[in-house]
Amino acid sequence: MDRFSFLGNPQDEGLFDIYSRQRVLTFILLVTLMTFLPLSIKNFVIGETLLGFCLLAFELSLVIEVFGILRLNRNILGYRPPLFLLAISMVLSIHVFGTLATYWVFPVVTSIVLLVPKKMAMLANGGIILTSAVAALPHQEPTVTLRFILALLFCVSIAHYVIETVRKLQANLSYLSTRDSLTGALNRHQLDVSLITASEKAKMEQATCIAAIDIDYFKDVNDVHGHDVGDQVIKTVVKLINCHCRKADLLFRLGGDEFLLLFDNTKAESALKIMRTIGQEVAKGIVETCPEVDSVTLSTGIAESIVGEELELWVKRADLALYEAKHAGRNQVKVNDANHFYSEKVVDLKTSCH
Ligand SMILES: Nc1nc2c(ncn2[C@@H]2O[C@H](COP(=O)(O)OP(=O)(O)OP(=O)(O)O)[C@@H](O)[C@H]2O)c(=O)[nH]1
Repeated sequence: MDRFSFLGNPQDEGLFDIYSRQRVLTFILLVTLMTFLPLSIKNFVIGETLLGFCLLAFELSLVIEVFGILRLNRNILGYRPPLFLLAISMVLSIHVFGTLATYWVFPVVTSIVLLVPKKMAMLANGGIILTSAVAALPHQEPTVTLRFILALLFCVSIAHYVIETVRKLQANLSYLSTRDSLTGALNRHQLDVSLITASEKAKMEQATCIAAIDIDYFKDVNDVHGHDVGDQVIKTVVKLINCHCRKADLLFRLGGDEFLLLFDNTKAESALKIMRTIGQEVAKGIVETCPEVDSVTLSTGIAESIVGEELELWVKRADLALYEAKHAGRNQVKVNDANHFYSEKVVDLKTSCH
């Protein structure tokens, strides 16, 4: 089960990031305990044992779930058991206390919209509204129940609309803050976190590669054909790199005509083949998108991770391999393996392209 499902998934519909999620969960837990614990004790005291028990079970399930997320980094029960127990408690409470207890339904349905994934929130709220109305019917005029339902529907619709708008806004902001505006590649700020994750994986002997990529003589493209054509070349290069990578491979634009491709679980030999193909495709692809440009080639330096190696050194090895590729005449891919600091694995793309 997804550990973030309680407060939405940060990848798609999350309303809270990993840091605020912790605070929000703790806050929810405290408020719930402060509100429902006295209520459940009161119900035991006045003899409403079943209601007291349901409320207590709800609180307990919430404590277990929040503890699992915050301390153990995983779901123990999931959000469904607390949600179910809360819904049962609401309906039971209306059944016992009548109209007075219906006031609780408003904050509960609103909180559900905020905290639970969209589809589940709609389903749960639909069920709560319907069963609460049925439970309230014997205690009040049917017209009052109708007003109760309408007010709840109004409340839930507004909450859903606002949350959806905030989610979309948040997704846009998150995209803008992580991506390069020209190409859509990840920006430099995202690199550190991704490299640390890759380096952690490398420690577990899941070797992977990084490729430092640079467009050859890009300044000349700008000088001869203008900045707009230069932009078009950069966009085409990114598009072609993305076309030949898997979803899990991450492409970063470090600035200007420099890129870093972080492969997922890929050995140097495979990375070399992929980069060679990309080099060939770029040479062909640019002719189609920017016919005025004679030719565009890439120089690439690849370094495979080594268990125990410092992150900085890994990146530096890729940079050095790129430097070597440039100095060996550009339009080629160099692999830097640790045994031979400057590998001889050079593929000259000039011969394969023409
Ligand atoms: N069109 C365009 N040009 C850019 C952008 N960012 C940086 N540049 C230009 O990219 C060029 C990079 O040139 P250099 O770093 O000298 O590299 P180069 O000409 O490719 O030379 P080598 O890498 O040695 O082959 C500079 O002229 C920058 O002005 C951009 O977003 N769009």
